[in-house]
Amino acid sequence: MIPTVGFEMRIVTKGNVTIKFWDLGGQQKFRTIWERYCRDVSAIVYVVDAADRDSIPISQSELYDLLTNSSLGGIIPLLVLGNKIDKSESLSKQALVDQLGLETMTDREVCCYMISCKDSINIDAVFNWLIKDSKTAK
Ligand SMILES: Nc1nc2c(ncn2[C@@H]2O[C@H](COP(=O)(O)OP(=O)(O)OP(=O)(O)O)[C@@H](O)[C@H]2O)c(=O)[nH]1
Ligand SMILES: [Mg+2]
Repeated sequence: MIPTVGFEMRIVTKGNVTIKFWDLGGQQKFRTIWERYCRDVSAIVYVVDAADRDSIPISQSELYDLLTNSSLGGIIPLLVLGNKIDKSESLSKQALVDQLGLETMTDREVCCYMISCKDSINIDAVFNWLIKDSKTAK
């Protein structure tokens, strides 16, 4: 897999629901565009490498900086995905929730799942979360 350069748009259809994803590059040089692509979305999905323990503090501060933009205040739900749980060194869900300070985010709906893209663990739960409000989504 190669790093996402800037962003990529993908449309995924599951059942009778079609989801438009803006996949944003995570490298530092692309973080300034996150805010622009998160405005007016139905949900923000924030994927962290749960096996890279040293990167969690920076993931926490970048998430905090993103969500404190006034354009993203309050309403947009947040789904945090702790990826790479196939790796033995990955954090527990509670440790990830604690280190990202998710329980202190009370102004919006926040959910966290631990997943493995490699082993397809919990991917259905992610889709079910994304489509749960689709009857009322914009
Ligand atoms: N073990 C394991 N490796 C994974 C998993 N998901 C992705 N990877 C690997 O992690 C590396 C990074 O994957 P990318 O998809 O490029 O990561 P990204 O977060 O999109 O990176 P940016 O596009 O730079 O934001 C690749 O080598 C993937 O094969 C997983 O669930 N388990
Ligand atoms: Mg990418």
